Amino acid sequence: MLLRPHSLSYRRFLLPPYASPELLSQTATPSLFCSSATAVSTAAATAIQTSGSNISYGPSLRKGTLSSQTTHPLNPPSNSTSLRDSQIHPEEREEILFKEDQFTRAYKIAALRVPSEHCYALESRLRGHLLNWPRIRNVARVPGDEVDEEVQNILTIKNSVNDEAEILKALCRRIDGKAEGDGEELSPVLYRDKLVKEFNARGFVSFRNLARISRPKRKKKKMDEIEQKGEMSRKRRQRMVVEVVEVGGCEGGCVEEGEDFCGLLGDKFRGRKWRGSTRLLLLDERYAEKEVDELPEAVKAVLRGGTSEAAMLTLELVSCLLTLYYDYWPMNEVLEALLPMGMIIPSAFETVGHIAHLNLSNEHLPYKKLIAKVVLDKNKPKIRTVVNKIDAITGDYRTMQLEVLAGNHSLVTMVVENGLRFHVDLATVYWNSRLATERQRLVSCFTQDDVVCDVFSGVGPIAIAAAKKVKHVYANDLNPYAVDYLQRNCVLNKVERKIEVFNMDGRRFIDAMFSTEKGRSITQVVMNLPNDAAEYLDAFRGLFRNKPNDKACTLPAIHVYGFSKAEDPEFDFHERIRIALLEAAVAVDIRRVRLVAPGKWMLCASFALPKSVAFARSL
Ligand SMILES: C[S@@+](CC[C@H](N)C(=O)[O-])C[C@H]1O[C@@H](n2cnc3c(N)ncnc32)[C@H](O)[C@@H]1O
Repeated sequence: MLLRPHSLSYRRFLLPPYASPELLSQTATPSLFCSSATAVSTAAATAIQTSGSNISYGPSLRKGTLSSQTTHPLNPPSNSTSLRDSQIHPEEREEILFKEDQFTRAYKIAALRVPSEHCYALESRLRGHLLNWPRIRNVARVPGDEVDEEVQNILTIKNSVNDEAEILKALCRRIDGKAEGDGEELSPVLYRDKLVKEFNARGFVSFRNLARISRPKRKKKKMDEIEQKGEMSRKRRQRMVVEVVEVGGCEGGCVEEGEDFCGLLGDKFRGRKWRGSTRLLLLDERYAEKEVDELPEAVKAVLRGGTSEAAMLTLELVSCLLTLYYDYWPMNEVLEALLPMGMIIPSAFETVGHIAHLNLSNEHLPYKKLIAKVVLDKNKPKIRTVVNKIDAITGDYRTMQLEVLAGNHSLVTMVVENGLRFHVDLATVYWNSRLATERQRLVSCFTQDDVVCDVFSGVGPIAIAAAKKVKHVYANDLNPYAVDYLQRNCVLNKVERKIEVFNMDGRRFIDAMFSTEKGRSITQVVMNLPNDAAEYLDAFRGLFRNKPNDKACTLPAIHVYGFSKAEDPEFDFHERIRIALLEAAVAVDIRRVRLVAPGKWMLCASFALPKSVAFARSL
């Protein structure tokens, strides 16, 4: 797990809802976290300005404004109940995390409204003057910025007073359901039919009456509930929204009485001019709330020099509100805002299928659920469960003690490794995705004539990968659950005919394999149980003593894994191998696989089983 300290000073006041009483008593500032039960929204100010004078460039949780519904992490509402004061049951406190609304920020920015057909050309022309915030496109769309071509034709005939009357007439005919040209009124059914044919989905929505005709009637209350829920989930899912707040110096745009058709046709018909389809080019944050003459020459030049009549009509400077929601902020920024100052931010985790596997340190444990929720939220839908390792890998089966912190509680998942699929249950079997490259390297040494014996096979990542390449595989594991998954995985990867599966102790398995004729054919032995595999090597001593020691007899290559904390790990591991084999002269090729902990190496030793060991008379 990659860890890095964070530096935002405002976090000194933040505490998680379930912080220990000692921790709570050390702070004089109420927690930013409010339970759904205890949170009291501020009825007071509609917005809390939080921007500082020397705030860095780019989006930040320390900048922007909050809506009245939102509680800022820095400024919890004065009337909200502090968790320290409240009588919350410890179990309930565990469930209290944080409100996603706390991460909603609104920023005032300026934008150029430009004709949609010119927006990409203008975007590259204004490259150095655009917003350029991460994960935000410089070209934004707002509701009603698209116009049906046919409607546009009616509306952009000319811009004179007489033509305006024509435009109005044409529009009225359309809205009242009269056919073009003949002036005959259509029946409601024909009228609806006509509109459906003529308007695409976007245009269709603009005609509210038609939308009402099309929508089946529902009970109002139920509809409201659904709409509310829909709105909530939409808000939760959306990362950002751009709204135009001011056009030409007036909020919502200057529209003279009698000329506002937006009630009928939506925002696209506003004011005296018909704009046609438009897009917003979001300008650099420094240009927010600036007048046209305060803008740099490049932007002014664009505003002055529209490329066509339509462009001249459309180009304008508008004030916008850019709202960023919880979903916008990356995992590390959310955690930085939530965890106490100075705490290292857990910024990476291991994944096994749909499971994110954290390895939290002691200082993170009071915040484990909070961290897990953020990890889950920020990595959906790939990650559906977040677990934390609560103990070192122990026991014969090398399984991990895991605690589910967030998401669904299933630890059964499917992993894809080097193009192969493996079903794994992390609660009952061993799996380590970090060994994928090593397994691939090992299997790449095998040839199609090889017969492989995997003594500690687990759910089969080596055995199954080998089976795709070699002549035959014998795979064994002591753990009956692992053997069960191994068999399933053989079928899943269509190698069940090439693998024979065994469920016994490794030493017995080696003995059973080599005491029969099968042993003659085995060319490769894999022993991946780094904690003790070297000590199992004694099983090879004297294994061939009852067989003829002729030249035709080929002895297998052995690949054994081990850990070493020694200063010279290769020498240390070689020593262990020699002791187990009771043989001093063993030519071993040792390579370091990976550093599993500070100063602790995982190694792989490969060597041909010495004849002196295989045919030894003394055990
Ligand atoms: C480190 S895991 C390796 C599994 C597999 N090779 C892999 O890469 O995922 C070691 C495996 O050896 C099994 N094991 C432990 N002791 C054993 C024994 N005495 N005999 C056979 N298998 C054993 C465990 O159940 C575990 O699945």
